[in-house]
Amino acid sequence: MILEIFLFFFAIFLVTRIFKKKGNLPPGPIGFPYFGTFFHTIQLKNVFEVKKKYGNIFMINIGVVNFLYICDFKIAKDSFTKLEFADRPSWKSNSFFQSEKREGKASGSGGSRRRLQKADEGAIKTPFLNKRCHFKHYLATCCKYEFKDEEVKSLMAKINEIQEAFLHLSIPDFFPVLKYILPTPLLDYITGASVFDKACLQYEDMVQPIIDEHLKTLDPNNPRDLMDDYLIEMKEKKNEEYSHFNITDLIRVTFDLFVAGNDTTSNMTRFFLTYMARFQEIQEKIQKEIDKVVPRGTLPGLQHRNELSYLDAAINEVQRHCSMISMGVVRYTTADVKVDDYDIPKGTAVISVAALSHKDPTYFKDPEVFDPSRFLDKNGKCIPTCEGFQAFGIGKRQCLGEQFARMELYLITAALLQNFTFAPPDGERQMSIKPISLPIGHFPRKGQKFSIKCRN
Ligand code: HEM
Repeated sequence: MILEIFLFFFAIFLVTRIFKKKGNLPPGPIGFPYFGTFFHTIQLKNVFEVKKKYGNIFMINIGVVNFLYICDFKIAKDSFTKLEFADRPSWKSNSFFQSEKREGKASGSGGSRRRLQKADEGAIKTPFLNKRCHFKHYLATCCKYEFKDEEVKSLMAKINEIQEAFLHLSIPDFFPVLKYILPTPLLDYITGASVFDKACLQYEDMVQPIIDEHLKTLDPNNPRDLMDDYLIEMKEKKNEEYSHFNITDLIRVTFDLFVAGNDTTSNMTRFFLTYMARFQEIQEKIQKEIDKVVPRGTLPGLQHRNELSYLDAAINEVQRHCSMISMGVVRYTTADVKVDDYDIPKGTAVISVAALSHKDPTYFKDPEVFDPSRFLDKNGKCIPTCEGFQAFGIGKRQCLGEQFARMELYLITAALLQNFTFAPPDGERQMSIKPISLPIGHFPRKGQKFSIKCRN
């Protein structure tokens, strides 16, 4: 009897869901009750299929969360430049990026974002750009470390531990019923929340002494790094009721810099080298450009950049072609909004599918062809961005480290190509540029081998 009652209500639920008038919501596939349409969108190739059926804007749900997918650059740009799209979801996986008074992932939209911007704009100078993660540590804390420094190694290991725990953390945000049917310790174990929380506390313990040291030696007239800059602002604003400057937030800003800025640049460098090994004639052209501009025995520097436009164009083209952050970083709507005449409710997770825009012939002629010259203007100068290009995101929450990342990529790749030539490993005729495709993005293949020849 109980089973029959359950089946009866379940049938009603199904029918109402299937025939429910959706108002003016975007179209989208009908999913399983409660579970939603997860499998339609977990892979980029599935998103492509759904787009073919429903068009450039469609909606799916995963558990209780609505996801809006935008597959056209112009629509995404129109939307993402509006304030209503400037939030990030407050899922568990984002919790370490957010302190109580901050608004969104990676950084809030207020003062701390402006301070980071200042750092990225070069207000903080450093002489050693060639060791990426160490540079970011320096940017944040002004400490100089040797490449194999144990403190840096353990800090990076902790960050990796936190990142690895991200994957399943948000399951209860999508399926909140699990919080009621499973005991908390079991749920925390399944989702990795206990490992995550512990690693976050350990990270805080590691950074706290560095902050204490900064507080002891702080000279408001002579800020040494981002941390000093932040502490000064925190002191200035301490009486403002709504100031979000506090030590917890500062710890999270340092975390932002490492997480958002470390793997991104290192993976992009690996992509770049893979493309060079595959497209050797393009590598040769870049090397010729470097040899013409940079005197022998000198490493390429920022003073040469204006003359190394083809290299900058090639970096852009690798970013476009590989679409590393293939589905962007999720935004969250802060109010009911319209997108292309559709009604989008407050609290919708929004994704702009960068990989589709990067291969859209409306914006890029012969999009499958790898051709750096599409980013050169008629005077041979690099065009940093164009319609359709969204490697660093769009609008209000566009990548805060973009200029910094571009500078890093330029300096690292210029130095490498000046001194080495990259080719497929011995015995392989052609380098594969096929990435590993995960729901969160494209990654260079693990353990990819190269043949590397030293240039005289
Ligand atoms: C090749 C390198 C990089 C790529 C492809 C990249 C890409 C992105 C993308 C797509 C976003 C989301 C933007 C949006 O929602 O519209 C983002 C956000 C962000 N990136 Fe990067 N990024 C890179 C390097 C860096 C570096 C080096 C830093 C810092 C030093 C950094 C800091 C950030 C921060 C703080 C955010 C969050 C901004 C916010 O939510 O307001 N990124 N990045």
